[in-house]
Amino acid sequence: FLVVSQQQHTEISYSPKDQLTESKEWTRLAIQRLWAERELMGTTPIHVVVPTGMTNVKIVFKNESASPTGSLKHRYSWALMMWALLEGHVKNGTHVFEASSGNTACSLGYMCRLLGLQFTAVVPDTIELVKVQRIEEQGGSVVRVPISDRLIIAEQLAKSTGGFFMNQFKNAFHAEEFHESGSSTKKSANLMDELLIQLNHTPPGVFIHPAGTGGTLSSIGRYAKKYGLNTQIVLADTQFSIYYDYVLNGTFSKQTGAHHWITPGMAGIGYGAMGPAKIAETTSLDPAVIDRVLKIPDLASTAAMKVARDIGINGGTSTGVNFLAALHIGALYKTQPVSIATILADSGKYYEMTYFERNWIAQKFEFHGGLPIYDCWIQVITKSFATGKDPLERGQKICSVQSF
Ligand SMILES: Cc1ncc(COP(=O)(O)O)c(C=O)c1O
Repeated sequence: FLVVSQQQHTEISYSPKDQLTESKEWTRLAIQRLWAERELMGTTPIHVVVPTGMTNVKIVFKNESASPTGSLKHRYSWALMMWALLEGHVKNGTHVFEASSGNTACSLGYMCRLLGLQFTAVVPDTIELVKVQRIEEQGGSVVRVPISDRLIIAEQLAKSTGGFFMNQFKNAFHAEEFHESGSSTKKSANLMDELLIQLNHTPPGVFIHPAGTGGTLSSIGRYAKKYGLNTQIVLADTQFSIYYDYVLNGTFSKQTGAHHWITPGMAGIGYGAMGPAKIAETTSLDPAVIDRVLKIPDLASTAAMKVARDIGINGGTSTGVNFLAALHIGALYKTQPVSIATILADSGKYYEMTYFERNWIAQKFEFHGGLPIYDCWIQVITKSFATGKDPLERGQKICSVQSF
């Protein structure tokens, strides 16, 4: 039986026996509580967009911003916590630590609170204030550090306090589900599994998403490969991230790409400042399940956030990348019908003061050419939506710093 109280950390109530039984009983009830949470999560909605100039193209956004903690990291944190309970890393009283750019911390803070566990997030010092507030609302503590130090400091803090470092970069690879639930009444937390049910089991022709840890895209790719779906898995990488080369050529798995990183990047996605990308160590992106890789300029993605919002898709950084990549892939299909699935990963409201704010864009993207280039991309993407022309091809020609 589960007792949910109004306290910030809800204790799990059980009858104490010997220490081992007591600990196992706590874990059993914690797992039960997570399954109750899975029920509550239900199914995030989908929004279908048919670009005016591409009537053969259906872009399906899975709206993860509608999840209880407002991002794709809700189901992801659920999976991480379930794994940590099953493996015995998290027990009654464990203080959980995580390195995050905000969304995972908020969702994991929620899961910790659900189980009555203490939670500390180690976040980049560039984090949006609103994301800090969301973590604190879940009862989590926040430690701000330079982005490249997140993993080391989270690990050190966990070690020195006897806590557990969840380490989404390393452990999403182990924790993310990629199975359907079969005849079980308990639903799989895999995003593709849920989406397929919504699409009446007709797999999309293409699935597009960027990678931060790579956990989400790998879970979708592994699912698609395992069940033989006819879905091309596309990684849409950010401009200065190493993932493109890592997937395509296996580079940067031994040497760092940190020197290629140019700020501000797209919050939460891409991989730059954290040294080499080693599978199941510093990243969970599995190149084996990716079919195609794209590079999307950061200022173009920022412009795409605005164009997407103007047509009713109010998403954050990765939604901008996804929208632009979807228009690019859509244009390649010319007149052939195609369904392109992607994710509205978090709400645009978290980026009001940053990626939607012209002064911020002018300042932070000065190196990239600032507002003239941003406005150029807005025009190109808007036109692409209306006419079906490839926005990447056109934008790369006319919206480069050299052309101004
Ligand atoms: C808004 C947003 N989109 C996409 C991602 C990337 O997801 P993943 O870490 O599963 O690769 C993140 C990661 O934090 C994110 O915050």
